[in-house]
Amino acid sequence: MSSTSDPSDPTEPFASTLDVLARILPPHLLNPRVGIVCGSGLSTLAASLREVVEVPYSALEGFGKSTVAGHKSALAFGLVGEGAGVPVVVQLGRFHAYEGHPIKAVVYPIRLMAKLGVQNLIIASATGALNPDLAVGTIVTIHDHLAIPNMTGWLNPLFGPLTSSDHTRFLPLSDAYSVKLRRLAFHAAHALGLPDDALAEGTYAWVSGPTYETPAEGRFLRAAGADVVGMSTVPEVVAAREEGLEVLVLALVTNAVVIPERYRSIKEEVKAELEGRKVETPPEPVVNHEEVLTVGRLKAELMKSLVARIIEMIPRD
Ligand SMILES: O=P(O)(O)O[C@@H]1C[C@H](O)[C@@H](CO)O1
Ligand code: HPA
Repeated sequence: MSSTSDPSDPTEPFASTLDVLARILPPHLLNPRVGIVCGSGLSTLAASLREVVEVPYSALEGFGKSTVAGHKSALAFGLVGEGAGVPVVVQLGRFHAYEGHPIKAVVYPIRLMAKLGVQNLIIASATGALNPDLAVGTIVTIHDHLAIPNMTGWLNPLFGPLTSSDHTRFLPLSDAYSVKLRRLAFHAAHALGLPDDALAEGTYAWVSGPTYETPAEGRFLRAAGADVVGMSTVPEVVAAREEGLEVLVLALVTNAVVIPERYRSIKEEVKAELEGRKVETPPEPVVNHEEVLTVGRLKAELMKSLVARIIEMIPRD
């Protein structure tokens, strides 16, 4: 339905969305404890759910349409684990500001999850590696972020009037990434017998996209301390923290950001050509979304097992 929802607007359709869900879902799925956001190529994270009910975004007011390949326009509700299981809600396709969604619509599903009772949020994202030690396929547990658009006064989902008396005007983010959930991620990796280098730690740089980084931008972000770069995640983290959720971000490295040590010199090449010398110019790698989706698919099973194991390890109150 609407992709222009604005939670600061008193007519914001949370009540209507919750009402639709209450009519569709069986009671034991209506109050999920864990929320999951699926990044590019990672919507198979919902494949381990039992008793799944999928609700298309078109049935939910306040939801836009995911327009990016590898994202599905639906929420999935279901259970993780044996026995009674843990009720969870999965956002099978996320919204990005670069698709034209207003930033408040990007985070609408997160706020809805909080209203449904979600306490822990696991965000899975596709990212490019800036840190040369991070191989493609590594899963990086994020411990900090650089919100480049926010630093220049743009795209902060908290701009505007406070939407609840529970919210604070100046939200601290030094503790944005839950130590409890990051610890569980490493315990889960150990329990699954993953090799040490399967799971790493690092800082996520958020850029608006949809252009991939130039070499100079990649170099800049790396020099600023970022390990991976992506076009999502941070607005969701910010809104989730405002809603009081514990947040874990699992950033899958789908490609290496191209940061050449030196630029190819066309001046030198032409000079050599004119002097009759032969020059070898190796092709320069260029990232594309297909590559991102392929790595997402290759690692989907691993991500799914890891997320399921983490959820099973979250203490129940
Ligand atoms: O949705 P995520 O953040 O996982 O997707 C990444 C960022 C862009 O949307 C896209 C670029 O390939 O993949
Ligand atoms: O290289 C990248 N840059 C930005 N976002 C991304 N998402 C996947 N790979 C990348």
